Amino acid sequence: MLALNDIGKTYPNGVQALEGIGLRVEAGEILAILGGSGCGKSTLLRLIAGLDRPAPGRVVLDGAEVSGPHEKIGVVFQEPRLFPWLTVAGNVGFGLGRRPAHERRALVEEALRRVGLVDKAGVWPRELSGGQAQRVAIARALVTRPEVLLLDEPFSALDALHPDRPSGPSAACVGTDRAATDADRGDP
Ligand SMILES: Nc1ncnc2c1ncn2[C@@H]1O[C@H](COP(=O)(O)OP(=O)(O)OP(=O)(O)O)[C@@H](O)[C@H]1O
Repeated sequence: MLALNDIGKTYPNGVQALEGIGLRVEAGEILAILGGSGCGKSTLLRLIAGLDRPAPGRVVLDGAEVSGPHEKIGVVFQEPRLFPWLTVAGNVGFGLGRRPAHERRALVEEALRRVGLVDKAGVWPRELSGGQAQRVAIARALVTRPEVLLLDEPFSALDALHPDRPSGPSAACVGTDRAATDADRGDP
């Protein structure tokens, strides 16, 4: 479903963030990418999301090259990055494109219900807590019912289930509903 072939990325300042990365993710698969700070996890997710272009290499989704932001790909970053000039509902509905108003409203409400924030639809991002803002960002990524969901440590602003959990390498995930294989767990 998703394929990366010999991906590389060198930033204009000369930092080579990625070299020779290849991976395949099948429908229903979850892939977790682990690695130390600065090893290139966020860079890789930005390339998969079409927010930046690899060189060399290609990101291919369902047989077509990803060359820009894509409705089939939802992304949640470490920071919520909400648009301050749009309400919560406006932020969640931003990526829905040209759809009838009633359809937009229903999709936005469903996405907000999934993150428990239907009652915040009309408020501004500045009125939200950090965790609420991050849940809005998650709703925004889910609202288009993407085929690929990219999560760049998006739960760091939410309450930890285990506050005494030891800190480990940071993680990023791709996919939908199946456990990663051992081969998927190597550092990028
Ligand atoms: N816009 C940029 N311009 C130049 N260099 C960058 C840019 N973004 C990232 N880098 C560099 O690319 C490398 C990979 O960064 P990246 O953010 O992908 O790492 P990461 O694995 O996500 O790190 P962390 O776990 O700390 O978030 C780092 O050396 C970083 O300094």
